[in-house]
Amino acid sequence: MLVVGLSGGIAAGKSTVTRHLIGLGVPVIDCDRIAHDTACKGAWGYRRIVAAFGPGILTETGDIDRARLGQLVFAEAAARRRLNKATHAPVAVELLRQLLGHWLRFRRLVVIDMPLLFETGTYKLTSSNVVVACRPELQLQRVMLRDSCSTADAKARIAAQVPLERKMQLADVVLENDSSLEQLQEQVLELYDFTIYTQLSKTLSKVFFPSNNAALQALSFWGVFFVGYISRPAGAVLFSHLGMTIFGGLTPLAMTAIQTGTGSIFIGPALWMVGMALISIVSSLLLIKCYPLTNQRGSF
Ligand SMILES: CC(C)(COP(=O)(O)OP(=O)(O)OC[C@H]1O[C@@H](n2cnc3c(N)ncnc32)[C@H](O)[C@@H]1O)[C@@H](O)C(=O)NCCC(=O)NCCS
Ligand SMILES: Nc1ncnc2c1ncn2[C@@H]1O[C@H](COP(=O)(O)OP(=O)(O)OP(=O)(O)O)[C@@H](O)[C@H]1O
Repeated sequence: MLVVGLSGGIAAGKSTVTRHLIGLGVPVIDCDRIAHDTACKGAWGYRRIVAAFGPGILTETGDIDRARLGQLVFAEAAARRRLNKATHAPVAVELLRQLLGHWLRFRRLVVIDMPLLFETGTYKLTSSNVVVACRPELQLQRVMLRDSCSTADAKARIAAQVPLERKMQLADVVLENDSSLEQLQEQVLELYDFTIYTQLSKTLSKVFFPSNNAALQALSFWGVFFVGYISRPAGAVLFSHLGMTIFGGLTPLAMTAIQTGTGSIFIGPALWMVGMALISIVSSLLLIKCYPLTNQRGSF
């Protein structure tokens, strides 16, 4: 099972990425949710937090006063360490329980959305790690807006975690969330495509390129991927030029539909009819199919 850690700076956009992943059908374990659930009245985490901070941390109804606890722990490192000591074990146990559940259901891919992925060292245990990042001034703005807090409070919240720059250095993939929500979604989709393709590479290369020569098989498989990959930026250059200058928006859209449709229709029969020559045919068809796509999706 591929276990991918997802983290980033506070309010950089992890939950937004998580929503896109769930939309794609990817199982995601949400550690913020686990932290909240394990701190519900009577739960193990709740008892540990009350033992660490005393009954003064409770509301009139006996629940943990999260706003107050947040103020305490984001203002003072010692209080934060006390909270971490109280919460990390219950969060870790529930995380492991959920991971086991996915493993028993034969999941191939699970994402762990974990704000403290790097602080807790969990990133060393995952298969790979993705960090969602944005410019510092944007991050500050997003924290203030979302948590309705002052600049000083927002800065304290940001400073409570490993610096975003360091997280980016430790990550295998960085999703830049400096622009629109659509562009973030676009990056998530590409990463998902890439992950699925690489995960299935062994199976797909055997099915589509049967050969006794493993090197040739791998080369064919990645060659096709490469063609699909480079055709997008190439198509973006040509089609955005055509869209903005010669034809206007609609004609390139029609050309895109015709080209991608033609590519898709002929890939199927080509796979059945031709032997190893198939590689060049599939590559050419992919080129035709993907070439105009980026322009319409506005990426890369
Ligand atoms: C500090 C608490 C009370 C603040 O609650 P609040 O509802 O205001 O915020 P919320 O839980 O939605 O967290 C918002 C963000 O704060 C950051 N954050 C939370 N806890 C911590 C922490 N101990 N250290 C640094 N950053 C933290 C994360 O980026 C998180 O996504 C709460 O986050 C909490 O109980 N934290 C401890 C549990 C924990 O470690 N959570 C992270 C799961 S890995
Ligand atoms: N590209 C974007 N454009 C505009 N707003 C955005 C963008 N990405 C995220 N946001 C907003 O920024 C806020 C923080 O995003 P999100 O909740 O996804 O961050 P997070 O990393 O999960 O935060 P935390 O770890 O603190 O819970 C949200 O209000 C979200 O709607």
